[in-house]
Amino acid sequence: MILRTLRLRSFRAHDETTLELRPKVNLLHGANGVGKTNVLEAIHYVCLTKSFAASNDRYVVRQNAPYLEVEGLFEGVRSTETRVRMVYVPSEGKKVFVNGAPLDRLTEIVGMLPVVVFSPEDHALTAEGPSERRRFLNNILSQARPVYMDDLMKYRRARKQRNEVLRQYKKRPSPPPEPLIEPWTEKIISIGSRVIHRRNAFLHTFREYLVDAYERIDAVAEEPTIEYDTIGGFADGTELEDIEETFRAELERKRDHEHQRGTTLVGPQRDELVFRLDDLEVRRYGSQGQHRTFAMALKLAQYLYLTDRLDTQPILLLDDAFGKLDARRTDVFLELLLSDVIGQSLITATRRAPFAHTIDFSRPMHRSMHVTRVDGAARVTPETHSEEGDTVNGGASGESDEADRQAAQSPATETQQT
Ligand SMILES: Nc1ncnc2c1ncn2[C@@H]1O[C@H](COP(=O)(O)OP(=O)(O)OP(=O)(O)O)[C@@H](O)[C@H]1O
Repeated sequence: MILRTLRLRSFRAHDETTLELRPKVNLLHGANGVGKTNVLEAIHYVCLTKSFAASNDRYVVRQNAPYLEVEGLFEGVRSTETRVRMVYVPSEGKKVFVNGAPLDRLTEIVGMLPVVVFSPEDHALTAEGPSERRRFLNNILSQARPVYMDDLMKYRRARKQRNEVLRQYKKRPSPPPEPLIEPWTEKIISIGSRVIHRRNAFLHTFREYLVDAYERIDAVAEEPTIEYDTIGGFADGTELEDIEETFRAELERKRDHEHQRGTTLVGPQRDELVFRLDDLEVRRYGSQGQHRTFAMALKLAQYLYLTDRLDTQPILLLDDAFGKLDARRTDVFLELLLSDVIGQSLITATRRAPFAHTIDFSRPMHRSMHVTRVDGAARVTPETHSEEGDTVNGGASGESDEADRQAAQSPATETQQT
């Protein structure tokens, strides 16, 4: 799948920006805070209806603007070109239009335009709490199987209702009466078990993708594994009925505890993924390098998995992803971007130079763009090239060289961005 054109209106630092993209590597370079990441965020919005950075959509609307709009023209989604437009008005919410027709439910778009993000926040995947890992799991599974996302949302609603009942009885001497809690208990058992069943089956397949991805990044690789820590610790291939039975038994066992705490204590909301390299648990014992390689391998495995599952290559968004990589991993990654393994990618970076050594931006499949600020708004200028591959277009090339020169002189620039 290829994103041909992207248009942003009142999106963060962007007033009105249109980008023509190329099928392979698209580089957005410029100084800190000019609005490079905003472009990747906008692509994430149009593909998955939400940001990968902001938790509240209101902050994404350009200051003092009444609404935001992002439009993408995609090739290779269906047989013809697909135009997807997303509009967000703070007082009215979001609307998505596919080729002019509004979608009844926003989530219908998820999985149609697959996207994978690499960003400095990826270190949280291996280093921080379990919610980061569940989010990762949910992101892949939601893109791969729409029914999973439906179940996840139904489960959240049912658990919320059940928690409300438990909360009302928290201070009372006896737990909630059966007729009040039972319907919600049955709902969370049936839907929650389906979520666990899918996660279990997915991880069984995904482990192979992880091994493959890890080997591609690190030739001296230890063997990466993922252990699924859920209620009952199910073996691969566990039947749905067995999961339901364990779920019910655990809820029974925790009945008094749930009454005391006034909340649901059993279910996929407490799942954890344990990452290991051979027998070493990465979160507790991994070196900085191992954390980095593992997080990269997870994202690459996500990319490879979605490619196979959806039969199309996702768009790869690399937000400042090269800032902390050593030279060897940078080379490995750039080679991957140029290979058939990866389709279209968008990279943000403060400097163009490190990429220009490897990527020939004079070729029609790649594009280099310089991002600056003009009158307080972000401006994206595509760079054209001479036969020899030098940038030749007016102000942009001069500014770009200047940015490279400044960044090279100031070691702080490199460290600040990460
Ligand atoms: N709602 C908004 N309205 C206007 N400007 C905004 C809004 N939200 C963020 N910005 C501006 O967008 C800029 C950040 O853009 P972005 O994160 O894309 O930077 P960047 O070019 O990726 O920088 P870096 O290299 O530091 O990561 C900031 O200058 C910020 O003030």
